[in-house]
Amino acid sequence: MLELKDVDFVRDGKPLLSGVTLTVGEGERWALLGPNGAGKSTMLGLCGAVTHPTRGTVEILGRRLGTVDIRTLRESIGHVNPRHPLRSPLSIRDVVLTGLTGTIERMARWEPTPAQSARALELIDLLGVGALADAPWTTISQGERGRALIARALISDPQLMLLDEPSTGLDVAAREQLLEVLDQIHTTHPHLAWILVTHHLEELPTCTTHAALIRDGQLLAAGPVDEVITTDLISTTFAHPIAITHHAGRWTATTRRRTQPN
Ligand SMILES: Nc1ncnc2c1ncn2[C@@H]1O[C@H](COP(=O)(O)OP(=O)(O)OP(=O)(O)O)[C@@H](O)[C@H]1O
Repeated sequence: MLELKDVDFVRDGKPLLSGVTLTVGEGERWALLGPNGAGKSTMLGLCGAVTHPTRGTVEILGRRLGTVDIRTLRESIGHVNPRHPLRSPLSIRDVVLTGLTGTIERMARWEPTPAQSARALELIDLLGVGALADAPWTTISQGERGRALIARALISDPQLMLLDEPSTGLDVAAREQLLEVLDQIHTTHPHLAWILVTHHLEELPTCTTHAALIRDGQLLAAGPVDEVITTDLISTTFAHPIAITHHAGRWTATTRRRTQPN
């Protein structure tokens, strides 16, 4: 699905990513974790064919960045950005359909086929916002928007989905509903691979299979989730003594208290 090899990314003379190597296989659901400014969004930009590496190679769905039309490539990638820059009162149904045109607004003179309209409604239902299909974007809640954006990403049947902090601004119930939806998508779309960026371990769905830890533009660890989300590796990544617990498929992080000397 995705292969980054020895990737460096430099902006304004500043190395934002250094020597990043990562392979994401079909159906793998990755978490990308790291502190503020570590380079997570920069990495997602490369994975989504939004930017090009300064050095190294990025292959997305078997096609190498720099040698293919990136617009075509982007059509196979579902990008979920909770800061979706839509300002007009499009209905949820229309927002989902913009996933087919890769635009923020409805494209002038573009009409969905009956099958595309039906698929949009199916996905809106799957995401649990069926009752709001005709509600305007400007009045729906942050949680409802998040679910609409996942439906928007799924409508083009992507092989790869990128979720940039999808729980941002959600209350605990909305977050839990979103995580349930992601677990459900894992069963309805078993071949779909994704990378979910978050700062918070509590925001990882139980179906997460792999994790990558990034700090100062370098990957500190990447692999099966149980080998990577550990007390030691997470503490090193966030430069803080953190204890990890894993219960009923979910992770929590708390400060590890040092034992007091006698
Ligand atoms: N165009 C740019 N030019 C120079 N520096 C940049 C540019 N874009 C981002 N940066 C810097 O690159 C570093 C990584 O940014 P990035 O947004 O990828 O981090 P992040 O891990 O997503 O952070 P956060 O968790 O705070 O969202 C930051 O120090 C940021 O200030």
